[in-house]
Amino acid sequence: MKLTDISPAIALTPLDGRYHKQTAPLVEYMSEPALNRERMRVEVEWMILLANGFEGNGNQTIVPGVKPLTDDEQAYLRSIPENFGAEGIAQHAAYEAKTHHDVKAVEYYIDDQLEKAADVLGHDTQLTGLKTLVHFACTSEDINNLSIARCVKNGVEQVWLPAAQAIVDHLAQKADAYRDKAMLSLTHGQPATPTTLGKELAVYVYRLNRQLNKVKAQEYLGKINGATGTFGAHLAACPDVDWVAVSREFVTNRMGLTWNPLTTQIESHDWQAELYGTISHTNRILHNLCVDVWMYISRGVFAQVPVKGATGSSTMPHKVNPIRFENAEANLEISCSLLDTLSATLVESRWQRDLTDSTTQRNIGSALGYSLLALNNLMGGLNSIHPNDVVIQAELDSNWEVLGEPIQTAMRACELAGLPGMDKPYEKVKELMRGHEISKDDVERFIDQQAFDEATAARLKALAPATYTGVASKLVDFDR
Ligand SMILES: O=C(O)C[C@H](Nc1ncnc2c1ncn2[C@@H]1O[C@H](COP(=O)(O)O)[C@@H](O)[C@H]1O)C(=O)O
Repeated sequence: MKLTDISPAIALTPLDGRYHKQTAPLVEYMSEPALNRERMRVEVEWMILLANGFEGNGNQTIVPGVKPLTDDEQAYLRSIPENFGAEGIAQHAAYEAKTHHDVKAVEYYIDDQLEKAADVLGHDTQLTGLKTLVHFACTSEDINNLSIARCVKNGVEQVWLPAAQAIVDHLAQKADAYRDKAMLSLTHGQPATPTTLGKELAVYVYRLNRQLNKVKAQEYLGKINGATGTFGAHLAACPDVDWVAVSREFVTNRMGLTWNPLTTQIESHDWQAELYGTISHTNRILHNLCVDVWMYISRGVFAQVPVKGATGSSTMPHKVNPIRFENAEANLEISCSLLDTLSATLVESRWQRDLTDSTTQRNIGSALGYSLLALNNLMGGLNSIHPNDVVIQAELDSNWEVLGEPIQTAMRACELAGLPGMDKPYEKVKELMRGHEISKDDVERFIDQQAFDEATAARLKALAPATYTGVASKLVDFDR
């Protein structure tokens, strides 16, 4: 049997196949039908504005000859995108097969619905004769840029951001819970000044929050100004209208976007580069987290809760593999590469327009989808780990040499305060600590051999790797 003969169609990409359940929430905003539905919303809102005006023009009809639309007529127009389902998708596709122009196909689809308006609203409705108002003075990009901005805004705000925020909230909870849990640090992979597990997670919370705040404050720009951004056709048709004001009203108040007054045919997509840059940066921070946690698991600092009935390795029965983190790592990389390509390429267009952005923008959903998939897996992974106190304590107990730093620093302070016999602190401690295995007794003996005052000696002797964590636990409070 040929796989291509199977219905419903088998997906080529994992986002719509194996991982469909996890990425499905984005379909509502980022799929092709979602874009066409949004295009219809833009087209009908434009008709309503042109027919009924707005506060700024005294609610006067903008295009002479068109009567204000009744509430029922407006509701009918708004029902067109809301009723766009499987049948509508097929109808639109049939028009596109003829026109080879996706936005023109949307226009014809709306025309069809206007023809049916009399069945619902009676023969008095002017909608059946309003086909020429559909897409009035618009170029396709007027409709596309507004639709895409609204799709992306919704996809980010309704789906991606909540998933990313859930990770940050989860990490913040863990940071709080483990704020006092001392842990050996490794710099360059070598034992170093201890920290706390909570503080290390709080570093991620802080980093991620900075990026998410940027995403939350992101501007989504839109334009509606005609074929080359001059309102040429608008003025030729209706010379007495303040089209700049109409355009600003539409983008700002009807579309809920930031008005871009100055464009070529296309909205310049700079906001998209900014947004994808921030999401890509967020992905990279999450990637860093995945790798860190993976290595903590490998070291034994985090233990994983085995899933009942699940297989770790097909051949080594003892294993619980950190596969959620590995999956997240890989999908973050794919998401970054797509986002980086989008950011880099969308900001360029030849003269007043080329169409390279069109097919490129069809991949925004995939770029966010891979990130969403990663967030999902990361959450699964984070939910399945807990600190392994035995390993954490054993690491601290077997690395007393990390106390070399506080002892030599205290010696410097004593020397600066005028205490005799405190010279060459770094060298003396290095002599004792470097390359040797150091025990608690070695450290105590060394402290006794120095001319510390009583209070300093007692303070240093009270230190252990597990208590040499500075104010790490308090620093966790800075993560929010
Ligand atoms: O308002 C216009 O259409 C003006 C026209 N520019 C265009 N602006 C927006 N869309 C256009 C344009 N041209 C084509 N198309 C249609 O875009 C679709 C491209 O398909 P794909 O490459 O799959 O993304 C595909 O459906 C194309 O038919 C111009 O001449 O400046």
